[in-house]
Amino acid sequence: MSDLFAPAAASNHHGQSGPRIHDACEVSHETCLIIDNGTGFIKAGLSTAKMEPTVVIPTLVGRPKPRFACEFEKADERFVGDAIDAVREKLTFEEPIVHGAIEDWMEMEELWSIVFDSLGVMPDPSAMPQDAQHHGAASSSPVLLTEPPLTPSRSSIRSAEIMFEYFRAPELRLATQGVLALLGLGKTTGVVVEMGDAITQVVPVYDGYALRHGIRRVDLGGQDITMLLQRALCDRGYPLTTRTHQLQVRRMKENCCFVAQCPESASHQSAESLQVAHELSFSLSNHESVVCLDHERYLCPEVLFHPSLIHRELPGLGQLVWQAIESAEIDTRQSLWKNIFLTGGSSLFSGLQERLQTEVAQYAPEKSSKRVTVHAWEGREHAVYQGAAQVCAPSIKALESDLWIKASEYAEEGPNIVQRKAMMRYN
Ligand SMILES: Nc1ncnc2c1ncn2[C@@H]1O[C@H](COP(=O)(O)OP(=O)(O)OP(=O)(O)O)[C@@H](O)[C@H]1O
Repeated sequence: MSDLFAPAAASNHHGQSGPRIHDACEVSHETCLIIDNGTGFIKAGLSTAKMEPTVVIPTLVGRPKPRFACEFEKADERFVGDAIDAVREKLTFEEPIVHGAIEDWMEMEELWSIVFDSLGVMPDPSAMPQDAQHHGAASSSPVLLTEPPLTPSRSSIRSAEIMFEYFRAPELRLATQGVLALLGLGKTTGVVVEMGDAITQVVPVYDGYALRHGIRRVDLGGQDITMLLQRALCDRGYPLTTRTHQLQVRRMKENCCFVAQCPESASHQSAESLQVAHELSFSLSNHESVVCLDHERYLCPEVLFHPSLIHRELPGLGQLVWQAIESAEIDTRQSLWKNIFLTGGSSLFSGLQERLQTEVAQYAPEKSSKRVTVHAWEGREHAVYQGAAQVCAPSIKALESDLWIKASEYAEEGPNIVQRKAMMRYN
């Protein structure tokens, strides 16, 4: 996934180095700010702009390593987005989201501040409290935040607290990523297989409602494949040990790895035949080495189907989908078998669609196995964002106004309202 920031870094009023305001767009009261919080990347934008996020930043905050602090203007300077690239080796990093769960709220607030600033979501002077200078950028736009399914309510409450009390959002909607992804594809019934950087979510949805008891969420995603590839290449003698190398290995994975239809027969192919067939190599940053990939190209993504390869006791992808469908009411299953949708960045591996279809068909009862259809539509990596943009459309927003929390309701009821609205999200 490309980082969409303009290369120039600017220092904003929070003292972070980051992107300049990007795609400046007039913010009207019809406009909602969408923030899709991913473990690897935050995808954000304004609902009235494109159907794709206009801001994509790694969910990372960099700070100077103590031994390099004197080289920076401020020892506590923070770096996000593309601003990281030039000084990556001199920084230490915090990852505020771990396996889909926000763990460092201060850093998360920093990243959200950057998103607000980057999208030019500016204070509405009439809504500004007297002591506004003690708060972050006040938002005159409703905010939609995405969450993975099965997010603990204490986390949703904390997000709401920050959005209302720090960013002064006039309205907030917390929405489940898997359900949004299906809406983003223009469907209301199906099984979403949302494959991200650190988690894989399988969410069965019927008539727009997530079937809560069928949801599966496992801590396995693109970063596991990147790490496995990095380790495999190190074992072959390539010194790919730093964070910069990790980034390069991630790109190698995105460009070279694929899902084999039959890993057993692929393993009988010679390394040379794989290399020759695909002839893929990447220069390292020092421009001295070339990395040639061969069997790693399909062996690393194989962990999606066999997590035991990295010593994880988790069901494989085919089994997860089967479990999710089998837990649905019997008369809804037929619609689900034929409507399995791949979404998320890690669903982009070539061969994944066909292999998943074969695996799920093997698990399905005989009479359903022929119906099993896995769809992998163009633009699926942004399906969650696209679904979020749809629910922010004024007509849908008005129709689903019950699911939005107004600032006045939050002020009156406090955190209880967050829990109450969360119950309404799954029928
Ligand atoms: N072409 C590609 N082929 C394979 N993987 C890819 C490709 N493009 C991006 N990815 C991977 O997708 C992942 C990021 O996807 P995404 O933005 O959906 O995850 P996230 O929302 O940050 O994470 P999560 O949903 O796990 O919290 C990264 O691991 C990235 O390497």
